[in-house]
Amino acid sequence: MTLDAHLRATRGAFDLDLALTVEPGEVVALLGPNGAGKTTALRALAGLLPLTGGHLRLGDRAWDEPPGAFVPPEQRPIGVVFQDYLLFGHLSALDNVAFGPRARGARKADARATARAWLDRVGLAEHAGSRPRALSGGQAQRVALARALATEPALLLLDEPLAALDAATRLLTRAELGDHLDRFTGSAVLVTHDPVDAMVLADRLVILEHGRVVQQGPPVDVARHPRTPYVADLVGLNLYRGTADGAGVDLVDGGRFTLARPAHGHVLVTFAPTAVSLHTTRPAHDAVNTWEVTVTGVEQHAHTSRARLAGAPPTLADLTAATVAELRLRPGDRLWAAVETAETRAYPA
Ligand SMILES: Nc1ncnc2c1ncn2[C@@H]1O[C@H](COP(=O)(O)OP(=O)(O)OP(=O)(O)O)[C@@H](O)[C@H]1O
Repeated sequence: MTLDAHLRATRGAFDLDLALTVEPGEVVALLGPNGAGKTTALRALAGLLPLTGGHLRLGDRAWDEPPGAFVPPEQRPIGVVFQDYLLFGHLSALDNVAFGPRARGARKADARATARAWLDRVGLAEHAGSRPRALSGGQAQRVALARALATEPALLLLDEPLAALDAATRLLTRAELGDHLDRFTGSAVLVTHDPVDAMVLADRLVILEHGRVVQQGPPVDVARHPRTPYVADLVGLNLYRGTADGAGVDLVDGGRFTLARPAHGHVLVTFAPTAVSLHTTRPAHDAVNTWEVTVTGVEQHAHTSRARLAGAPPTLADLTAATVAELRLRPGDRLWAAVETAETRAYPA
């Protein structure tokens, strides 16, 4: 059954206006900066926040359609995995998972049999009797997932499901969650701040800013063609707006780039921070864009240093430790930035 929603809701001065369709078997990730409205959208889907307008339907059943239909949360076939799992501390893993089917009217023995099967599917059969505090973070996450799936929900809501895990556990748990989502035949909505979770787990990304969709599409498309500074930052690219006149583009932020392929009109231009090289004198090559920059900051990342550079345009450059040492990079240094034209990509704005 398809989830078909136009979520209009308000919380104080905030106003959400989100059109969202999720096909059966599809996983949609909702991404956005703090305060963009992701939690508000999840609450509206779950029925914890009634809509002020629009509609929310699953198949031909209206869940929320003001001023008419409203199906209360407990009557919606929904499974939820919260960031902190919200397992019942006084119940065993088995009874935590059995809780869902029980709450939906299953007989105790049947609910426990279902729960046992789900614990088995998430690889926790031998922990059925454990209380949540005896479980690791990754195990607790799997119990929470089993609990959400045990009711065979039509809609699965995942709210930052991996955020509480350390990096190593997160990698493994993400892969397992991906397998379960692949097999899940309902609609799934995942809220996350983590671009990797979204790219790996979702079929489609929906990016919210200020309660509105600013971009959506398959992860690969979004990663290649970001449309806002937030999305560019999320996928790790430099992004500029400008006006192209065939061979080149005049940038809104100042400066002009030569393009590898001709473009016309309002365009967005991207390149990766790794494509930027820094030089003490102006490099004199064809097919290279060069401009003067001032170093405003240098941050150490795992294997690279990221330099923030003011200029026309401002840019981010990822540099090796050798380059940073060679240039003795310090805030205030004036240098030349260079990017091969073949590394820049222009697409309609
Ligand atoms: N109970 C409330 N009363 C008034 N305003 C609220 C309430 N809860 C949230 N808001 C406002 O609604 C907006 C959206 O919040 P929401 O929690 O949906 O964003 P989010 O995208 O989930 O953010 P985060 O990534 O920080 O969790 C914010 O501007 C917030 O200040």
